[in-house]
Amino acid sequence: EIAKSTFDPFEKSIDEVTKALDTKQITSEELVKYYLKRIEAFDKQGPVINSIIAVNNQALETAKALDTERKSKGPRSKLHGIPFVVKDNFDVVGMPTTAGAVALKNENPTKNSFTVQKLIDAGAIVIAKTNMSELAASYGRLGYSSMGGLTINPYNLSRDASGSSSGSAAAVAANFAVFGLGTDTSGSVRGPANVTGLVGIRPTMGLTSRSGVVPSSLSLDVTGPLARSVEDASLVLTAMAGTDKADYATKSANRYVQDYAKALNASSLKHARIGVATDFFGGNDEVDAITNQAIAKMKSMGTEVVPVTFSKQTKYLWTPVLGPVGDAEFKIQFEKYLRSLPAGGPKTLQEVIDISESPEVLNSATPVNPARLEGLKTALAKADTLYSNEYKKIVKKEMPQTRKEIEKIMKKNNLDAIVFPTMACPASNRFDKEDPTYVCNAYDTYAASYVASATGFPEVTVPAGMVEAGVPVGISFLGTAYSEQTLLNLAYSFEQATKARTVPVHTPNLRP
Ligand SMILES: NC(=O)CC[C@H](N)C(=O)O
Repeated sequence: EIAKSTFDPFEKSIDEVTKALDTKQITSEELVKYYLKRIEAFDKQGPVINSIIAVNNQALETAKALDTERKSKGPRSKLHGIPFVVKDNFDVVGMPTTAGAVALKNENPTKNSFTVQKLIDAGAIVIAKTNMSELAASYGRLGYSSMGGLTINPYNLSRDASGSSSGSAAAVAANFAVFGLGTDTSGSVRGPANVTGLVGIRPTMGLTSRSGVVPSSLSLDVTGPLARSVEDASLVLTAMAGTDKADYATKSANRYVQDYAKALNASSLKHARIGVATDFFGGNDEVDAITNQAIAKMKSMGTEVVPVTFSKQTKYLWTPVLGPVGDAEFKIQFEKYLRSLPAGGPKTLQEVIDISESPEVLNSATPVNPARLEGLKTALAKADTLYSNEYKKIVKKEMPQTRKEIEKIMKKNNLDAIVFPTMACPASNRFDKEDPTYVCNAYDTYAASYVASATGFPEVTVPAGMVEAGVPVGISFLGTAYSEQTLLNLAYSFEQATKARTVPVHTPNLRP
């Protein structure tokens, strides 16, 4: 009664895979084997995408059990038996949570992170944990960690997969799994999705839990999905969102979460009003052209488009808001997380720094990025600023003020969303390579991402086109709190009209 596996999972959606499972064209066991084979062929060999830190050696057993359960009781949900990858800063029982840091390689959680548990309860299978910028901050080496080395962009091996959810993005783009989980503090889901032809969601702060995830800065951190389509990303968001007693921010989540995939409407651009954030253009001619083309497409579909501009502070939120908040919060929140884990690994930031600076790590093939190490020292030195008036002013006055500014612009112009290039420039050169074809005139290619981070508002990125270097470029839809459904509808409408995603050339279908 073994399935004949006439079904080819390459580039298939969750809905298509689920239907194939339901009609016995494939089993979950075969699906897991399929993805393991692709990981084997492309991740540490061939193009060496290097997106995976660890494969889950329980995945096959889990798949078999889920196949049996499907037969006897039917599927738990649309995610039953669907393999996914998890950024290595989410706790998954049976695998260490390294967050890319060699210093954390002995951290063995005894409880799954809330969002991973929700997906497991829905029947999804963790197939692997993915590489990331060390401790979720890139410091000039996007997608590099002492634990996993550098993740490469499957579209162009001279380019990076951005950061910090680089591994989840590259892995989903390369069809190493059906979908992936990432975290986003200041662009870490959106940037990697943008450069790997994926849909990435930064949900509203409070819609998805952060408990059981290595924190970077809890005023800014969220968890979110990466997928090859808006529909898949919507399905995953629905499954992972919800109130978690262990994350105070999510206390209202259950009131807001809905079946995002079910409500998707491909004609939503027909009657939409969109603001275009002109402040975030000008980094790269090709990116601007693709974004302008996308806007022209929306207009041709019936969307009304108005230009909008932001205050100077909102254009450059890193220095006044994101930087100081991150430095103030990291140490205390990170150490609280470390203490939640059983004995075995370091429990303080100082210990993590000491291990990172040990001769053993320094002389290894993948030493900690020196700038990342400096960042950890800065956070250690600035931990006291958490109690400063400056910090309080940012969190209590300036962040809400930014929120009001966006709400006001949206209300005044009667907007459904604000659109801009997700990143001002395309995927950058990998840090260890020169590529003269890469042009970026932006003050900060990630500047637009900081708006959602500082406001806690949601943003959805969706593929829009390709630049000459062969890497994808996406556009973003930003809205006010809990407007996920509106943003996903607009992104879906755009995606269905353009189908801009292409398959990465370096990780092709292995089947004839
Ligand atoms: N964790 C984050 O959101 C950081 C994003 C930033 N682009 C980085 O990679 O450093």
